[in-house]
Amino acid sequence: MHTDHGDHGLPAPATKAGQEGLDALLTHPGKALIGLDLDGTLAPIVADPEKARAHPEAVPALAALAPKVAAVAVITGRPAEVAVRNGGFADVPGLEHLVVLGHYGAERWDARTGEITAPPPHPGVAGVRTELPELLERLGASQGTWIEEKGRAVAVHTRRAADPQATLDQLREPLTGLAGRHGLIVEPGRMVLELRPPGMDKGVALTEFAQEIGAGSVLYGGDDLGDLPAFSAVDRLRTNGTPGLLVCSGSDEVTELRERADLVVEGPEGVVRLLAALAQRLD
Ligand SMILES: O=P(O)(O)OC[C@H]1O[C@H](O[C@H]2O[C@H](CO)[C@@H](O)[C@H](O)[C@H]2O)[C@H](O)[C@@H](O)[C@@H]1O
Repeated sequence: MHTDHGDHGLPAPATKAGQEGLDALLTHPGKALIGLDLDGTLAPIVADPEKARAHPEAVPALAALAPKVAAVAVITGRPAEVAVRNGGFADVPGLEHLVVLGHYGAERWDARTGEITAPPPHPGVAGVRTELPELLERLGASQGTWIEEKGRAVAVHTRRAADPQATLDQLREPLTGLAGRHGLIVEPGRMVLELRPPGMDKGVALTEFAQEIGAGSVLYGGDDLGDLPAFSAVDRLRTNGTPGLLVCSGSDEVTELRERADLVVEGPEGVVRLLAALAQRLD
């Protein structure tokens, strides 16, 4: 939905609600919460998740913006420790109060302490971990399909398969069955099906953190299906009187967020440009 650029390179939201969210952020930045996804939003998508890194301008833009707003939270499906490493978020001047909510909010890393808090692991993950390789073999999953070990979850990636989408579609139902037998859920994403514990999502994580800091406005940016609960959380906050701005980091792989966003920017490059423009505007 949109991309006209106003002053300070700030794109204009395409919706009234989004414009109200942006106005609230600019008028009272000290009450604004900035929530951002990592992979596909702050970090460009690459074939090997271990090699994913934040866009080179992401940390500088965040470090310029964070001291001017109430809080910045990175809300990601990654384990918090991995997100902090891949993002390069530790020990950055300006990011002393950054919070990373990993595993869709189940884990929390605070830059202030450098510590991670997390609930006990879900017992079902061990069973899934054991059965998964044999199941993939039995299903004849295409070459290039591989399992990412995430500690509190396991993810099956198909990006490196000859036909990533067809392979994903083939695996969806059997993996949902396997997850269900062990009390887990399947979290679909960009060429990935993650088998993870239920009970937490990015919407819950964003809402709880907004309440914790008493946010007066919320900007949330994401690119993937796992970000939809956070979009819904912003919608609910808006209904209850807290202005919000929904930003989609656009890609060809996911269309759902594009349709619901107030502002669509072109991938992580567009996201960091937006963050830098906000920081500059708040100078
Ligand atoms: O919530 P996010 O920060 O967006 O994390 C979601 C998943 O991100 C990673 O996978 C995605 O990025 C990879 C690296 O660019 C890419 O290869 C893969 O196709 C994407 O789905 C991560 O590996 C997953 O564990 C996260 O759940």
